[in-house]
Amino acid sequence: MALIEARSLGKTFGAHRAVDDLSFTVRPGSVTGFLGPNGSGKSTTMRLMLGLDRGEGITTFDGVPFTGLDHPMRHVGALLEAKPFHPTRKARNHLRMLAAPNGIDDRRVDEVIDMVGLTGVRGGRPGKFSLGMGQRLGIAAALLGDPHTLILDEPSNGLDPQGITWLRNLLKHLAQQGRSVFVSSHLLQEMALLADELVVIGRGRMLANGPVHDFISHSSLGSVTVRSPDLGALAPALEAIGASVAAADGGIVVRGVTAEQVGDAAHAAGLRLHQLATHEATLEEAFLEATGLSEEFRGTHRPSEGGQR
Ligand SMILES: Nc1ncnc2c1ncn2[C@@H]1O[C@H](COP(=O)(O)OP(=O)(O)OP(=O)(O)O)[C@@H](O)[C@H]1O
Repeated sequence: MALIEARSLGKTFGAHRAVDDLSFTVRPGSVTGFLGPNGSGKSTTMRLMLGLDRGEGITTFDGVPFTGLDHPMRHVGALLEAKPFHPTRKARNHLRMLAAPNGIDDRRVDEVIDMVGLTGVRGGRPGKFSLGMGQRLGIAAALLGDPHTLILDEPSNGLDPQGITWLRNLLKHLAQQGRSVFVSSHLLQEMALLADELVVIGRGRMLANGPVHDFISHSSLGSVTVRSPDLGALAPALEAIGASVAAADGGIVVRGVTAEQVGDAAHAAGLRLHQLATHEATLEEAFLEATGLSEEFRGTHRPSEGGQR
C-alpha cells in the first residue's frame, strides 16, 4: 500500500491565492500526472504535500503526514524543482551523505547511480553536470530509500528523448510494482504515454481529476463521424439528445455525445448506421480546452490574430 491523500490544501502568498482547496488521492500501482499552466500552483502543492511550505490542509501517506514518518526517505522519494546539490561535492558522496542518516548503505547508493545511468560520472561534481545529468542525480536521490511513494516535480526537465523514454519506463515499472507515483510535467504527449490518472489545476484550483481517458473523452474537441442512409432522420434524433451535428464529406460529424450514445439513439429510432468512428481529442487539446481561461501568464502573440506563421 502507498496511498497518498491530499485534503483541502491551500496556500496564500501575500494577496495571491496560489493553491485553493485542493483535495485528491494518488492510488498505489498507478502514475498520476499533475498538470497545470505556468504558475498554477503545482510546485507549491508538492511542497505543501511534503510539509516544506506552511499552508492549509493535510497530506497523508498511508495515513501518516510526511513530518510524522519515521524514516521519510524510505517511504517517500521526492524531486522538487530546486536542486540541493553542493556543486563541488562528488555525485556519489552527495548520495552517501543523504543515505547515511537514513541507514541506507553504499551498495544502494551504487545501485541507484546505476539505475539512473550515472555510473560513468559518479565521481564527477554536480556543478559541472548538464541539466539532464543533474536531473538524473535528483531522481537517484529520490530512489535511494526504495520508497513506496514518489513525488516528482518536472523530472523530465532537461532530459533528451532517450532520457525521457528511460524515465517513462522506469516510472511505469515502479508503479507496476505497486508504488504511487505523482509527477508533474509540461510535456503533454509524454504525459499521455505515462500517466494513468490526472490531477489538472488552474490558478490553484482543481479543474479535473480522474483517469486520463475520461479527461480526454470529456473534451468537446472529440467527435464522432457517422455515415448513414438515414441521415435526414438521424441528425434531429441526435440533436434531441444534446449533440451538435455538422455535415462533412457525405456524412455528419457529431460532437457532445459518445459513439455509444449515437448508436443507441439510432437503434431507438430504427435508423441504419453504415459507419460510426470516434476521433478522440489529444491530451494537449483537452488540456488547453480545460485550462484556457485559467492561464496565469498569457502571451499577446496569437497566430490566428495575424501573427507571422
Ligand atoms: N515563495 C513565493 N513567494 C511568492 N509567490 C510565490 C512563491 N512561490 C510561488 N509563488 C507564486 O505562486 C503561484 C504558483 O507558483 P508555483 O511555482 O507553485 O506554480 P507552478 O504551477 O509550479 O508553475 P510552473 O509550471 O511555472 O513551474 C505563482 O503565481 C507564483 O508566482
